[in-house]
Amino acid sequence: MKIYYEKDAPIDAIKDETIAIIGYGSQGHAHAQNLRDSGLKVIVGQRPGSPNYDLAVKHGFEPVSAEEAAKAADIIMVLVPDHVQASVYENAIAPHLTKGKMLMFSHGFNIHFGQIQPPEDVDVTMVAPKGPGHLVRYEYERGAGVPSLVAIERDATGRALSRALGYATGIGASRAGVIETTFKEETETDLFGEQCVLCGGVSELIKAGFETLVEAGYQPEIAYFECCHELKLIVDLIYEGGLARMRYSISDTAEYGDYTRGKRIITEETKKEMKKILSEIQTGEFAKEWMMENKVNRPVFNALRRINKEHKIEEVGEKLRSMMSWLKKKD
Ligand SMILES: NC(=O)C1=CN([C@@H]2O[C@H](COP(=O)(O)OP(=O)(O)OC[C@H]3O[C@@H](n4cnc5c(N)ncnc54)[C@H](OP(=O)(O)O)[C@@H]3O)[C@@H](O)[C@H]2O)C=CC1
Ligand SMILES: CC(=O)[C@](C)(O)C(=O)O
Repeated sequence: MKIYYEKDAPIDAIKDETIAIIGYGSQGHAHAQNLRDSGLKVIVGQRPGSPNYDLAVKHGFEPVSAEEAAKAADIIMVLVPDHVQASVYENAIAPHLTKGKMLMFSHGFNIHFGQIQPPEDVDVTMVAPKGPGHLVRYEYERGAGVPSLVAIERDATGRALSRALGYATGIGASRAGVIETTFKEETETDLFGEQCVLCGGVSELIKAGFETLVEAGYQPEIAYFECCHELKLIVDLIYEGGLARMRYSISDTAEYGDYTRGKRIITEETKKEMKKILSEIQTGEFAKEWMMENKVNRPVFNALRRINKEHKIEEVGEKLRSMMSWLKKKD
């Protein structure tokens, strides 16, 4: 495994290049500002009429259309949502993806599943922060960075890696470290992680714990504190020093319960289901389901988003959030 740091990733590799950030959202607003603060020339491609357009203007950019940005840039970073990248690419980027340019992504979905097929004479790379976009900006501003991944799908110029690493330094990622991977590995592991562990797995675990305590007659607020609020404190310990650090810091009582009851929650059945979900990712089944869901305007997504927003845990959490300012997300 190769990890690159700032010394391995000189920003000079792209100092004379113009970078188009297509989409000023969670990742886009961070990349654009960080790259500009790193002294690089940035053009924002953001459609008008949305809060993200207004935010880009507020941040001192003069947003243009995705097509204008792609035409003017040497490096084009695609930071619109995964399910619209193919249409934005075909309509606005492909016509201006001339020889020697570099097409970049922060998630490999559309390249890996063949939704976007760039010409042979351009570099195709990825710099994928392993964290939310707002953290990418926050960490950069405090002089740090979010650990990221770099992948080279196509090296048409012979400079793809140095260009991608220069970009990684531009967003602050190489301060923390950039691990080399492939589009396949990043795509499949990222989808697995967000479905089985980080988002999907954790959300269902939190809800199940909360519901169990509330249905047993305990106060919802106490259930929330135990199953959601305190999770951050435990994860912070794991982030600092792994499971060992967390287990060192918690009580022996908690540690004993961890070892003896945890495996009754995450059972062999759970792991069998994880393998099934991974298989659905690897075979493209999930990708097809997600792309089809968007083609019919997301009926399942919209219904589940609404059902989850109406879950009791959201009401309780909102009530408690006002008690703890530090829980507030960094805007
Ligand atoms: N969110 C994250 O933390 C992470 C995201 N990524 C990857 O980064 C990429 C961008 O994701 P993310 O930053 O979350 O995206 P967001 O949803 O936060 O932002 C998307 C941006 O694209 C614009 N947009 C949406 N639809 C269209 C369209 N049809 N045509 C033109 N512009 C459009 C939006 O503009 P408008 O305001 O007008 O809708 C918005 O500015 C994805 O590949 C994602 O997988 C990778 C790591 C982490
Ligand atoms: C933050 C991140 O990398 C995620 C959860 O995979 C995503 O938002 O795509």
